[in-house]
Amino acid sequence: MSFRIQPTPAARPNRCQLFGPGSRPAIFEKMAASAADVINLDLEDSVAPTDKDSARANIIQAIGDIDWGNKTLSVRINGLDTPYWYRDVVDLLEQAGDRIDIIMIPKVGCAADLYAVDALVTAVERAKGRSKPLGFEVIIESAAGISHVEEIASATPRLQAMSLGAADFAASMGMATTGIGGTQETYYMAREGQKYWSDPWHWAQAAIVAACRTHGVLPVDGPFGDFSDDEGFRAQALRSATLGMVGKWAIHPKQVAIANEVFTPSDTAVAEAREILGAMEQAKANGEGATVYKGRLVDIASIKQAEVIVKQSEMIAQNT
Ligand SMILES: CC(C)(COP(=O)(O)OP(=O)(O)OC[C@H]1O[C@@H](n2cnc3c(N)ncnc32)[C@H](O)[C@@H]1OP(=O)(O)O)[C@@H](O)C(=O)NCCC(=O)NCCSC(=O)C[C@H](O)C(=O)O
Ligand SMILES: [Mg+2]
Repeated sequence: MSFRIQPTPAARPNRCQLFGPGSRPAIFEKMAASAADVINLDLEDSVAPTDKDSARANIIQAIGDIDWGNKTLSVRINGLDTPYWYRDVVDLLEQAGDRIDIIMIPKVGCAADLYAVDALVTAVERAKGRSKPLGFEVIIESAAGISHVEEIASATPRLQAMSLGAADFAASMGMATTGIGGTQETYYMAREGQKYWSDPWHWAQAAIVAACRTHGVLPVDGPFGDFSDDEGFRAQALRSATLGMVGKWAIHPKQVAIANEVFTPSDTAVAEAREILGAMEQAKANGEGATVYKGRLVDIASIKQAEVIVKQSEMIAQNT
């Protein structure tokens, strides 16, 4: 381990973030009643420019009126290249009360973007005497965002989570696809007449996970656009979980249960992790740093791997 200890991210479940447009208040109660850990009310790209003001008003009203239970409540503001974002921040902080937990900042390209939002948020919080500091989450969804991912992850102590936004990311990178996440038909290796599909999102996800883990931020996989494809959603979520991400967005309620299932360590995985911890306790008692569990090597690093699974399972059980 380096002299610098890896910080622990926020200890809250983030298995599924359910999105809904701020211009569609009829679904807000359904979002609140869902099993998602995080609710993202959207002011950005799912809201038409002509509806920005009314969507903002809808969200402010709903934050106060609806019982959001113990969910993390987040509002996605507009991007810093728009004329809307400062009004989003000021109105939410001045009018929505303390129930809002987080704002999501889209299309972040560098640490200075977060510095600007932090300065505005801090000023409004001080002016209003807000008791609970507002958290931030960001979306990495541009070439600049992925190029500066580590400085973004360390930009402000307000930052709790970072997502990959596959749609804008693909556009910014000039990727030849209109698909939002998942397998891309044209991204394959060919051998002996067979196609072997590869994962074009993998490297960006890995970069996000590394930056997040370095700085104590929750890494999250973003949207999977084809909500009729449960199998594709599950496969994408499983890959993300295997890489170290803690959850995934849902852009339709039917995706929530799959995300919750994939990002909750299974009973089998937890039981195995506990057995590894037990085997290593025994090894330690015998003065050994390594032993054999089910025919394979386990050692001191295995303790840390097993603890990730056990701790995640305990944290979810305590908070849901
Ligand atoms: C995708 C949708 C537009 C589909 O809506 P709809 O046509 O109403 O779907 P259904 O008829 O299948 O709905 C079935 C029931 O579920 C309710 N419903 C629908 N959506 C939601 C929701 N998000 N939360 C809760 N409940 C919902 C319907 O009212 C039906 O209820 P009932 O009649 O009682 O049975 C819609 O799902 C939607 O708007 N989704 C969210 C879109 C969104 O927020 N997009 C932004 C995030 S993705 C993004 O921005 C890209 C990213 O930034 C990137 O760059 O990658
Ligand atoms: Mg986007």
